[in-house]
Amino acid sequence: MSRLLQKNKKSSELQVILAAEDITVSFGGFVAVKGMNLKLLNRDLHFLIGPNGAGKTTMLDVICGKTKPASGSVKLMDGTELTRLKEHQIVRKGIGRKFQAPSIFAGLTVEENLALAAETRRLPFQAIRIRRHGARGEAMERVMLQTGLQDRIGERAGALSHGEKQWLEIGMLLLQEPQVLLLDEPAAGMTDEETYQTGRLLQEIATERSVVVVEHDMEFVREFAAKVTVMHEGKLLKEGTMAEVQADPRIAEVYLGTRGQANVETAER
Ligand SMILES: Nc1ncnc2c1ncn2[C@@H]1O[C@H](COP(=O)(O)OP(=O)(O)OP(=O)(O)O)[C@@H](O)[C@H]1O
Repeated sequence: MSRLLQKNKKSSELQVILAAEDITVSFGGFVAVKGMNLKLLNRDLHFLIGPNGAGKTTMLDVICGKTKPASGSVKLMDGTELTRLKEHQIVRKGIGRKFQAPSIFAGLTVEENLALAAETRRLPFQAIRIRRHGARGEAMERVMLQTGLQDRIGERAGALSHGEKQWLEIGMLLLQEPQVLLLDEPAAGMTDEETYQTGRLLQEIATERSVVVVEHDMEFVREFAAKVTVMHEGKLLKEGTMAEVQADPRIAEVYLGTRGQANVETAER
């Protein structure tokens, strides 16, 4: 590859695809987020950490339109202001959100769940073709492999393990082809093996999309984060690599008295 091509590839990898600026969120009189800025790059695995109540989930809620900020803007690079749109319009703009509890159809098979998710992005005649002929399409095949669910396609989703249910939901989101994928503690309650597989899955997804993860498990963050943003009391405290974040004495300080403290200290050893 020529040096120019390499340079171009690098700059496209670092492209900002969403910018949240000066976000303030108030619940009644309580200000949960105060002038927060967050830039998301494409092809990035970005973790949002901070003690309980720091405002992390609220920031994801603002980006996906679940919560409207009192002030501030969330812009896509095409200029679209997301704070003016409704949640379903934001989904169509390529923002996918996964909550902690998986929202899958327990009575349907893995394949049927994925087919339903795929239908929301397809033209009606393609959806009918899937139902009539069971034609899966490349995207579905790819998601089955990515999530490791290829041998479980005939299984009822309700019979899957906790980890597999989470992967299925991630797979369903992928079929909506989001530019940005927002996840809230995706590995919570998983075994060590499932946690590791989830990290690998997120890394793979982040080779094509922007992935933002709210996370408390510092071991998980340390192993998989490309970039970390630390929030504290509704504000940005620090942003950088995990090594840069860990080297900042303020981070251990804000975690005092939370389970994060022990984890940060462990990570520093
Ligand atoms: N709908 C709401 N009404 C009132 N207060 C809220 C609401 N949602 C969040 N809060 C408050 O806003 C603050 C930030 O909450 P948020 O859930 O964003 O924090 P967090 O950093 O995600 O915390 P955690 O790690 O515990 O999930 C908290 O004090 C929370 O109690």
